[in-house]
Amino acid sequence: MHPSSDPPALPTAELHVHVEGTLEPELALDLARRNGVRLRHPDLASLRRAYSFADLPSFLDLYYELTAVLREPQDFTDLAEAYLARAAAQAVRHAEVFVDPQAHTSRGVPLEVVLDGLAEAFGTAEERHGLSARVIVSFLRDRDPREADALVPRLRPWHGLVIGVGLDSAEVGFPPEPFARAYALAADEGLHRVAHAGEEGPPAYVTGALDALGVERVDHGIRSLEDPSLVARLREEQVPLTVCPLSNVALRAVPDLAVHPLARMLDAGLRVSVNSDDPAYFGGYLHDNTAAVSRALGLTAAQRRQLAEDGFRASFLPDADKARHLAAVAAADAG
Ligand code: HPA
Ligand SMILES: [Zn+2]
Repeated sequence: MHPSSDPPALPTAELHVHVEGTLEPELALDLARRNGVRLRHPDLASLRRAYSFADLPSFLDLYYELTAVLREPQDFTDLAEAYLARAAAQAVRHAEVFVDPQAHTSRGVPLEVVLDGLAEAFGTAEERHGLSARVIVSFLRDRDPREADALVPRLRPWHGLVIGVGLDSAEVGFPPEPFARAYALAADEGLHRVAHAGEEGPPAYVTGALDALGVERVDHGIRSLEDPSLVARLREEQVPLTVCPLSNVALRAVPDLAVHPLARMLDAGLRVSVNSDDPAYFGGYLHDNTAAVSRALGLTAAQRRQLAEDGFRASFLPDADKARHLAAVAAADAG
């Protein structure tokens, strides 16, 4: 898949991937057939033509439309299993995977179906794929924040699998502050907190996620660069940012990989990692992102190693596991 000049994949932690965004068109059509769901795009050729986006909302239209094929626990298991196999093949060794329960409960698929289905695949990922996998439940920011408040206590049976909460979906016009209560409830439950901010929305949404939601990581955060005082704060507090290069180009947040802000973020001393976001939609899994952005920006071997290391450091793994993974990065880098 890659030119032979591409550097080998270092072991990585994937901190920003949406399980629904790993739904490859072939699997979507298989599940549609299995579940008797009629799609607007009945065959692979016509479905593939729909994978062209003007912005985040136009992508989300297709992303939510295709969730209709996910109905039974086995569908979520198959989806997660396909992701684990692809991620493992790209040297992902730990994944903290977003799921959007409201995208399913709002169309009549119970929470149990979603989380039990994912648990089936993730529970044995380590043995079968050499990759640990946990879930971050994301609230949809374009829905009533009270739905998020109500969702938090319902996650209790899956604590252990579910390690945190996030915030995603259409960003512009949906600032983080109304979700302060849901995040406070999640903190009380011992859950980690992250949020998408500064993907299409302004730097103020990043500040809001830090101050009103108490997030430990920021997803995307690329527009932070527009506010020098925010950049200074992110550097001083070493707030991890999960950057998704192919996503940013596919959704036209960035015109071209050659001008992707990752290089400026590294130069500014920010703690960043590379991630795939919605790999089935944006043209690549984690190492595909790293290889493409490295080539486009001319990243050095030291920078690629730092990205891999900072991914593990920013993960919610216990310290002993982080140390084990960091040693594996060092060993792979040494060659
Ligand atoms: O890239 C994204 N941004 C916001 N919400 C999302 N939900 C799935 N992917 C995304
Ligand atoms: Zn995302």
